[in-house]
Amino acid sequence: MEDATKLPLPEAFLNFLHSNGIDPSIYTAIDSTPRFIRFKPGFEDYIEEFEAEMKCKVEKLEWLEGFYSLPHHIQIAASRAYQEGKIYGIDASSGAAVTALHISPGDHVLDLCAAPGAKLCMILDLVGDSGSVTGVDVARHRLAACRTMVQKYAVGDRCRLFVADGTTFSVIPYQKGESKSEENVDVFKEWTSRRPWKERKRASKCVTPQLVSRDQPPELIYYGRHSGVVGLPKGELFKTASDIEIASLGYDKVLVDAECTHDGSVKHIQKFEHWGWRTLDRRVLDAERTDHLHVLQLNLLTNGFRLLKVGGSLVYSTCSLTVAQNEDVVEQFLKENKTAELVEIDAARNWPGRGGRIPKTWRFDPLTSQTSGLFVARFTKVLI
Ligand SMILES: C[S@@+](CC[C@H](N)C(=O)[O-])C[C@H]1O[C@@H](n2cnc3c(N)ncnc32)[C@H](O)[C@@H]1O
Repeated sequence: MEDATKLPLPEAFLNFLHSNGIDPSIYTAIDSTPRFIRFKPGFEDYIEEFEAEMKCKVEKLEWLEGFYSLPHHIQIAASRAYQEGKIYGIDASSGAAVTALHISPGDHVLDLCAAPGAKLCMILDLVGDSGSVTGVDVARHRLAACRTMVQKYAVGDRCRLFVADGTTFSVIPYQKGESKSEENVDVFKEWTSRRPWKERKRASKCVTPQLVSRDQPPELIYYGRHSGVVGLPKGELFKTASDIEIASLGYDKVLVDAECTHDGSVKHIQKFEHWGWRTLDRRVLDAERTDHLHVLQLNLLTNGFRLLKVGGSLVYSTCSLTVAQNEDVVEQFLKENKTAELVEIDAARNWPGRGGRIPKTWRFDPLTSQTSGLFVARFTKVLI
């Protein structure tokens, strides 16, 4: 381990790393960790143009389809391909977590912690011209940014976005053929970017970012033309189902990319140099928050799993490197959910990184994988 005192990190954070057995030297690896981009399918011909414009060489990742690495100092926002929505910046570890879902065209996918939305955009690309994607986030302002992203990349045709608490969210995927509406029934019309009066009024009053509470009903803030919402009677959107019905009517794939301390995201931690290390104390290290986080992570995973159909796949990921937010959550979840089975991530055979403390789980980190830090576990639901 590198001498921690040589690193520009505050003592409280070093103590946090130490008590969680995390090597502080990952935070000095930032200069050698590349940046990653994903070309939207069909736009890979623009690579040469991108290289010429940014005066850099991009390298295709052999272990992750559609992904390229480039030197860390390149600011992709300045490129035409980015401005025209042909590429997005997404870490390769995040792309791997999405790949672990094994999405097939036609799947109904739930992304329970969706904002700001890089993984959601990739999921939308993968479902193709059938199926649907439902994105949920508790933070209205963050999900609004996600809506902007979905529109920028023109991938939202099959997407629904709900501001809701993921620990209680219960809306099932739309079922084909259910939207037969009777005359005089109020149905959803095509989505328009003109925000409803109620939303504008709320936004004008809102000074601090808004989070919804567990008991608030979900609020639909975006839906695409083929998301199953257009033409649906308004009362039917929030239809829920019993656990028995969910076995067949639930989602095919669920991603729970849970809220965490973000300590594995070196770029995120480095931002505190500008924001002030005291903010890091409040946002990351506060012990009470960390305790609360474990409960939140377990509840998100449990509810995401409840909404999964039998035989479906759920991926749990966090960008924390602590065992408490990853393996401990997985162990507790498996103890409490007899229909949950941890399964091997086949693609991980080719991934850089290493297995987690529990067999079949995977860990990315800047030192061993040359990516941002991410923990990934995959489950399926079985009949017992
Ligand atoms: C790690 S970020 C997700 C990143 C996202 N998947 C992506 O790829 O861009 C975690 C998200 O969880 C959201 N979140 C926190 N508590 C939540 C809850 N109870 N229900 C739903 N979302 C929640 C946060 O607002 C945050 O946007």
